[in-house]
Amino acid sequence: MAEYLLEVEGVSKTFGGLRAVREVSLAVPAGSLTALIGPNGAGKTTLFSLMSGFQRPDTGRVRLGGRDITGQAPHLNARMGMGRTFQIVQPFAAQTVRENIAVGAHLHHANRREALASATAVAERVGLGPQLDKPASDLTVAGRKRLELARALATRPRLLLLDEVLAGLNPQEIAEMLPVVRAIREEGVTVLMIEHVMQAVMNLAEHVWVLAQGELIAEGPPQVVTRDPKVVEAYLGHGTAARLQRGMTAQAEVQA
Ligand SMILES: Nc1ncnc2c1ncn2[C@@H]1O[C@H](COP(=O)(O)OP(=O)(O)OP(=O)(O)O)[C@@H](O)[C@H]1O
Repeated sequence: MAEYLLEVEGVSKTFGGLRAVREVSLAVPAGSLTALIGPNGAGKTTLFSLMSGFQRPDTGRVRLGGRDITGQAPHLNARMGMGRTFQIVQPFAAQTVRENIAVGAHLHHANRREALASATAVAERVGLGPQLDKPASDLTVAGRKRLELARALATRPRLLLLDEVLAGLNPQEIAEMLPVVRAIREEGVTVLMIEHVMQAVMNLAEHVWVLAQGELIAEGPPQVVTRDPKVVEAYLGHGTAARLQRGMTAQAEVQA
């Protein structure tokens, strides 16, 4: 297996006059749980779209498992093992949770019964077991986020791109979601997450890339990156940075 599951090299995207992503290069190690952070409009979701084939980069290359997939259609990337969730969750509201998840499972199961059985197993992994027969429209925001995760997991990804799966959740729901994300990685799926909930990033990610105005301005372990003056200036602000550092210290003391 390639040391890096996903490699992005000098990727750029311009919309009209706006340079949304500028010459970004990054490499995601196989088996890792990493994060992409940065202010609103920094280009994070656009970068996900360039990685997953929803948009084609103007320049640069994207490789998955060493193979060039630049501009390759999303369904082909899904077949090669790339799963993605979306910031705005749009389930098939009238269908049940099981049927919604089965849509993803159909990638590997032509047979409907098998797809539904596989959906049941995936639902258990994300804690949606008790909701399987409910219409998706009955789910809370937290339930919909889990459903979005399950639909992507059902495609059996090697690489999972998570776009703000914690957005809109309350602190307790976030705390309940962290072990779900951690378990996905422990099952061998490489996870790259876009996330604004910094406490979760500090908790989960082993490596972080920071985008601002389309450019990569820093990368490294979260406790290092959140001290970086460029990151504090462009994204965190001094108050949040200080709180995060205090949080890390408290956590280190608990673990010691
Ligand atoms: N299809 C598009 N056409 C024109 N402009 C776009 C398009 N997609 C994104 N943009 C612009 O590109 C910039 C980057 O947007 P993007 O959604 O990638 O940022 P982001 O970092 O994901 O932000 P957020 O954290 O708010 O989701 C923004 O200025 C956005 O308005």
